[in-house]
Amino acid sequence: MDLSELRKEIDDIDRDLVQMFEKRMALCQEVAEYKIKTGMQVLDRKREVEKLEAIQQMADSDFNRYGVHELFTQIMAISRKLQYQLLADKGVITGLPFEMVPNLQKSRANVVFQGVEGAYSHVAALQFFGEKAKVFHVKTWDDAMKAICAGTADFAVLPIENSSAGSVSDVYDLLVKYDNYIVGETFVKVDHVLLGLPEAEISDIQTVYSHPQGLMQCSRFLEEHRELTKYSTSNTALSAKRVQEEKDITHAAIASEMAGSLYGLKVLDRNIMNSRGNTTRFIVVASRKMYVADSNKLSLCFETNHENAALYNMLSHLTYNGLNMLKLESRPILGRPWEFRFFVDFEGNLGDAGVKNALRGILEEANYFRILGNYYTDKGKNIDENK
Ligand SMILES: O=C(O)C(=O)C[C@]1(C(=O)O)C=C[C@@H](O)C=C1
Repeated sequence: MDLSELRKEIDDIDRDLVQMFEKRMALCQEVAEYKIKTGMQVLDRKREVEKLEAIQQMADSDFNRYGVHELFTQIMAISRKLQYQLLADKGVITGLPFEMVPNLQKSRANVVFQGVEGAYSHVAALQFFGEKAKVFHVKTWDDAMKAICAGTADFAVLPIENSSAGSVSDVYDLLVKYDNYIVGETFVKVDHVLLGLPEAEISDIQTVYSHPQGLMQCSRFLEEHRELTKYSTSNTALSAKRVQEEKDITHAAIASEMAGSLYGLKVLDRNIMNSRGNTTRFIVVASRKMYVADSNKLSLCFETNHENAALYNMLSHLTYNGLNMLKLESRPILGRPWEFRFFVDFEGNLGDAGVKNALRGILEEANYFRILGNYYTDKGKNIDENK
């Protein structure tokens, strides 16, 4: 037999396979209609396990047993996706009661941030809500979350990610702890300087205060000045305040120039950061499940079984619906060592058909699932990376 004859036979088989696949999908569609009527779940793990075992029995070698297992795992996953599409089309999308609002009431908003005046969170709050916004500060990120739960603030502005130091893991955990939602985001350029008392010179400095992220973002500078003792504080601006209060010429802070001028400090050194385009992404959080009409980014959180391909299967709902994933983060689950909760950001709006399909699938197949928010992002277009 020559190659073209072999290929012709393969083509014939593939045609049959496609026809059989379409027949199978048509039956799955009927199954979906039955499930919608009876309120049954799409995913039936027991049926899938039994099917895979039965299919494997039919194959005649280990290689083919493995192959058909893979093939039918995918076929059933596609079948489930078709069924979720039907469910979403029929409006059977429970658990997603997000209210669409024309815009956020920014001008009358009461906004909370963590730290003290001059903190980057303060800058972020003014940038998002405008210079005239009513802002106040609390001691911890947890306090900021509590303030919106209690209604003393309408919005909280919290850092979630820095372009060089990475995710702010505590804030991810707080998004799970509290029933609050992301309604916006804003990017702030981080420009740390070394600040000391007006009479201090850089040669006087022995101790440097900053937030752990500030110390990390200036790690190369600190490595070159190993004689300096580093102390972590809960906020960069707080470290500037501390230098002002302690009145010790040997103390310095790594913070913004704005914090320096607020607390009467002198800039002892600039360009101390590892990377010039250092940016922090801040999220705006509210207690209401709402999203603005032009939202283009979603954040989810889910837990899966701790088993082979579990994460791959969850993410396949995004791929299959053509949704562009922007970020994947994981955090340990307390009490279950080495198991993780996943956080996913992707492009889309809750009104999009593809988003509804993907959410329906993840909602059914994850052990725990929450939409953390649907909001508008300009992807940090205001930031000039070269400055
Ligand atoms: O039998 C069902 O309940 C179906 O929905 C069909 C099917 C399949 O494709 O075989 C799909 C999803 C279920 O998890 C189990 C099986």
